[in-house]
Amino acid sequence: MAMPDIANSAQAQTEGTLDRVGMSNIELPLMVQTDDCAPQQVSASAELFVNLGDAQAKGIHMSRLYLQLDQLSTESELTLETLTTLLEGFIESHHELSQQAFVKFSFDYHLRRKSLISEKRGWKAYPVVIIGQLINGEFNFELQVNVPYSSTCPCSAALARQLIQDTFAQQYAEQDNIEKDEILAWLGSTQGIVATPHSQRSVVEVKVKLNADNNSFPVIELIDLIEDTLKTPVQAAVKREDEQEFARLNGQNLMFCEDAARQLQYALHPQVKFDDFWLRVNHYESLHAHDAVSITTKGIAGGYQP
Ligand SMILES: Nc1nc2c(ncn2[C@@H]2O[C@H](COP(=O)(O)OP(=O)(O)OP(=O)(O)O)[C@@H](O)[C@H]2O)c(=O)[nH]1
Repeated sequence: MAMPDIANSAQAQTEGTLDRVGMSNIELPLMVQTDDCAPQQVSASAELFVNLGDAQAKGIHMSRLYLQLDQLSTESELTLETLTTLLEGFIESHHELSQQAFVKFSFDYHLRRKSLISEKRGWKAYPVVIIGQLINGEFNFELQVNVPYSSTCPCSAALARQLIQDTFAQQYAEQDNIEKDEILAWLGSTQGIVATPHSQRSVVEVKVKLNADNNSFPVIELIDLIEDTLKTPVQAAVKREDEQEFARLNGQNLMFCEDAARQLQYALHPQVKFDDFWLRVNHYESLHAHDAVSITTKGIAGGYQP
């Protein structure tokens, strides 16, 4: 006996078109190929949608979307090319119902990162989101990465320096001529750093719109650009020489959340591969129980700009 096929045969009780219909929270292993690197296996979460453009149709065909994703996961790898094919497949398999397709993959991308000085290496996991859309024949690809780093407060550094100066002045109030060796020893004592500026783990969330100049997802390229700009990315494998270099880099790159956002804005603007960008800098303050946040975009009309 033929099975009932509600999606095909039934009519909608209440008619109307819908912007997005599909599935969310699909957990799956995926080989992802980015930059010019070998594919890497990730544990991804996917969202798949098409629009329902037929006001009378009961529903879309969920299984057709799911099975095309499953084929990508088991027989292929995620690249710009296969994502393009997937989006085309969603429209083809819903040709009488849909003109728009949307796919979102979220996963952690693991990278081996080199220590600052010691040449050791360790893993870092970067949250990545890849979004593909096909809207009335036009493709749109977006890449998001979250990059953690350390930020040291410039105001706190200046206040700490003043306390160090005050302590030095009090210590040597009675002495006009101080020996260089004595100053050097004082600088190396706990009094020489009587106050320390606060610093905090911080995370920048960056979204970029990819244009046709990209022939792969520039995940590592974008992460490197962000880390090279901020100069204080969090470290994986750390020996003492690495920790000392990290302390130096923090001291030489003091930043408010505004400084971090402006530096990244400056670095992202000339990147011709990105038609638009949006970024949100989060400084998870150690001075406050709340966060310091700054947000900016490339400023494209009709783009990410609020
Ligand atoms: N459209 C829709 N389907 C749902 C929903 N929840 C579960 N499903 C199920 O998704 C299953 C797959 O739907 P289809 O893709 O139409 O399956 P099918 O008719 O076997 O596949 P085709 O022959 O390719 O149309 C059905 O059993 C639906 O009941 C929902 O909210 N909307």
